[in-house]
Amino acid sequence: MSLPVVILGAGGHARVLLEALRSASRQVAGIVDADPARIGETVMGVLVIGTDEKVFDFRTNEIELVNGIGSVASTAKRVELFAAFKAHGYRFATVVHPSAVIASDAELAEGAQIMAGAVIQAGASIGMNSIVNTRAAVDHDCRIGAGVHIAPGVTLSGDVRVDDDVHIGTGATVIQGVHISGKSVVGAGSVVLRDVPGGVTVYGVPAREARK
Ligand SMILES: CC(=O)SCCNC(=O)CCNC(=O)[C@H](O)C(C)(C)COP(=O)(O)OP(=O)(O)OC[C@H]1O[C@@H](n2cnc3c(N)ncnc32)[C@H](O)[C@@H]1OP(=O)(O)O
Repeated sequence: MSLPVVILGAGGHARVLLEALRSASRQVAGIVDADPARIGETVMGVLVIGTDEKVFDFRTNEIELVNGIGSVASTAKRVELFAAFKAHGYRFATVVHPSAVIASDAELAEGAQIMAGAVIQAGASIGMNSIVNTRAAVDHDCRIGAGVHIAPGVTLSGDVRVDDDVHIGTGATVIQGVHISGKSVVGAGSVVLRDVPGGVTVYGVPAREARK
């Protein structure tokens, strides 16, 4: 039997997760949010039970956590929150919407979130705390690091390597074999034809580094 989950954050990404968790018949014990003003609200029928500290009312073996913080570029906030609760011994649930198609030999690490309509092909691996968002496609043998956000509708061709803490914007396309290094951001709609160094923002067709 799966443990009940507590969702961190009460925003839009959390609502998408709630839908996925319900579709997968996962019990949700409550939502916590950094904003105390939200305590007592209900989100799709689930109560906001407290601020983040409320998690400590639960023992680490009683619940799993779900990272409900989204990202539109830097994934730093999600990454920090994940690390903070891991340091306290909590485990994060891996969330898979039942409409996602996942190859039998694909690997999903702790806290990976695979949203509705996503496709993960043979030999691909998704790292800890990474999101493969709505209708994104991760093709064969891609290796996705930890704390990565692959936004809705992204297409990663075969053998793409994405290092930790990268954001790949909505609808971007990456050709086969490209390596995107850590903490970089790929703009929405970009077409990435060459390797991307770490810590930069690229966008456009073809994608080029943004002027500083
Ligand atoms: C479910 C969800 O909602 S998940 C969230 C998904 N959202 C995303 O993936 C958003 C991804 N973010 C982007 O694409 C952003 O535009 C970024 C991060 C690439 C750049 O953001 P900023 O640094 O704020 O850039 P800013 O908006 O100031 O634009 C600077 C210039 O770059 C251009 N530009 C920005 N993004 C892009 C892009 N994706 N493609 C082409 N040009 C772009 C702008 O038009 C502007 O050009 P100008 O100076 O000639 O007017």
